[in-house]
Amino acid sequence: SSQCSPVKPTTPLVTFLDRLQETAFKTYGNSDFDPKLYVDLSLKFNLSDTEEAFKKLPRSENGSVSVEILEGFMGEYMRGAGEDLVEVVPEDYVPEPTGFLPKVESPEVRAWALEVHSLWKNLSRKVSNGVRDRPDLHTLLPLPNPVVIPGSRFREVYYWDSYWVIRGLLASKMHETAKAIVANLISLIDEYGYVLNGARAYYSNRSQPPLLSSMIYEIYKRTGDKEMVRKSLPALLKEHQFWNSGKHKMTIQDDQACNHTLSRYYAMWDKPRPESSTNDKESASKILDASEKQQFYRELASTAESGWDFSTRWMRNSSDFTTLATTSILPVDLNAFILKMELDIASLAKVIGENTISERFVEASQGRKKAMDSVFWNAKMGQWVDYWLGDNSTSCKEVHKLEASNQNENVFASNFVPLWIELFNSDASVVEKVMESFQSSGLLCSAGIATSLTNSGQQWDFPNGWAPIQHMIVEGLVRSGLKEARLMAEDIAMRWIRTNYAAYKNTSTMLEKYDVEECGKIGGGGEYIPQTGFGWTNGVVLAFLEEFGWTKDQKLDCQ
Ligand SMILES: OC[C@H]1O[C@H](O[C@H]2O[C@H](CO)[C@@H](O)[C@H](O)[C@H]2O)[C@H](O)[C@@H](O)[C@@H]1O
Repeated sequence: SSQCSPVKPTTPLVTFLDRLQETAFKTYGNSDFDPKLYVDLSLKFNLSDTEEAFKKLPRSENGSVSVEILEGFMGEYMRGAGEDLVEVVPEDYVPEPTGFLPKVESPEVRAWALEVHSLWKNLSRKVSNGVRDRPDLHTLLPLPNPVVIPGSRFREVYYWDSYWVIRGLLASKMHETAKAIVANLISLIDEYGYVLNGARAYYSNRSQPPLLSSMIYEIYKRTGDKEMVRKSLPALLKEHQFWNSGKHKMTIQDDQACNHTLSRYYAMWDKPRPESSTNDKESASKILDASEKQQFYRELASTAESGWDFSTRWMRNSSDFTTLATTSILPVDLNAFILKMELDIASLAKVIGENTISERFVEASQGRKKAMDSVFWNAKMGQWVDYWLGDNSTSCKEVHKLEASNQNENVFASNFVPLWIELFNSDASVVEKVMESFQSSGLLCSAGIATSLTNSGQQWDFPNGWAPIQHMIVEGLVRSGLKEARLMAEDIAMRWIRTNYAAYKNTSTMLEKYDVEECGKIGGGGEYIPQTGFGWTNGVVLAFLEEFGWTKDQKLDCQ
């Protein structure tokens, strides 16, 4: 039933741009083709007039049109991707903020950090008036405040990226820009009931790792802004409900008949992702059964909701992409994020005197902590691991029996994400055990933490390292307060900073991901070429330098 497998309808504009994308793919062919470009275009005229003209284009048998005719059509009817955003300099940006990175003593590192800081200017935009006047002509959503984008092909705001963007903005003392990002995300909750994957109409069928409460918590810590907390609380409650209801919610019953409520990723979509439609159709081409194909499309979109798109982490068979089964997995990091959301709501509600809400969320966090201990903790490995629901997880079955053998014992960086959460990092014996496990896991490489141990060619696998992963593990270690944990954290942060710096010196850019096998090497794999900019990478470098500083005689070059 539709209740069992919800689908959120898309807009007529997205459907049209999807068709344009397909025609362009047939016209230009595979090499250098980025499908996202076409769903980011906007219209110059009404959709019906544009569609009419598009239908009349002379086509060959396979549906392609000549390059000349397609380009003529695009020039006449379409505006370029990114033209609906206007570059702005954030009002709170200054070239050298007072009190910027006080622990950085090295002039070389300070100069580089200021260059990274200045990149906020390159990544700042506001939605053009055209989008507000005629939203029907744009897939870009009319967010009320200025935005900070990740960069390159990612021309719009992304949900979980924004957390690390904000961490960097806070190091850059740009508190107002950070608050504006939060207000934008809250406006999405007001409109849709959840924060979208990104601020585009085609992202409205899913969310992304839920870190809004973490953003608000960090901003509150620095600014003490209770008004912001007061305005945010209703949205946070709504978001908590989104992740704990419908298909996102799962119940696991343990041996003592105790029910544990946990969450999973589950997109409201069962067709190709519009931004990657041509790729998804190609990946699904070998699946002949219509309902299996539909399920595969849902798995693709649900994996995009996880932020880890794509990885062997979500595949039943690591060499067969069509075995993607994200909706059959209870992900350890998602539940760590929701546990953090519960802890954050409890403390933010208390700040503004909402004591009943606060107590309710303390209780919710205790329940989830217990669930995480029962379902995810693997004492033998000293890691928290994903839990697979078994083959019948796509049915509407409400309660699943806990089976220890359903834990996925493969090593992923996500197995260490719970360390980021206070209820875990405050337990010294757990931290010591997890540190030992991490040290021998094979994930820690010369230039940072790898995403997994499997080199599959997917971007969320070995040898790629991603800024958010480095940051959560490092910060978790620091927050434990243990001396050896801090030393380990500092060592990881230094490896990461050095590789970011070396790549910056070579390419003059900050990158979306790096290859952790070699200092200065950029990452690769996946469905698009490596992107530069780059919001969360810049944020993590600034946050690391804020935490650890850099002495005058510490070397910055690759060691
Ligand atoms: O276009 C393909 C996919 O791109 C996005 O995912 C990647 O970039 C995001 C922005 O930096 C990041 O949040 C995500 O973790 C990356 O894997 C997008 O989020 C996907 O939905 C999209 O299909």
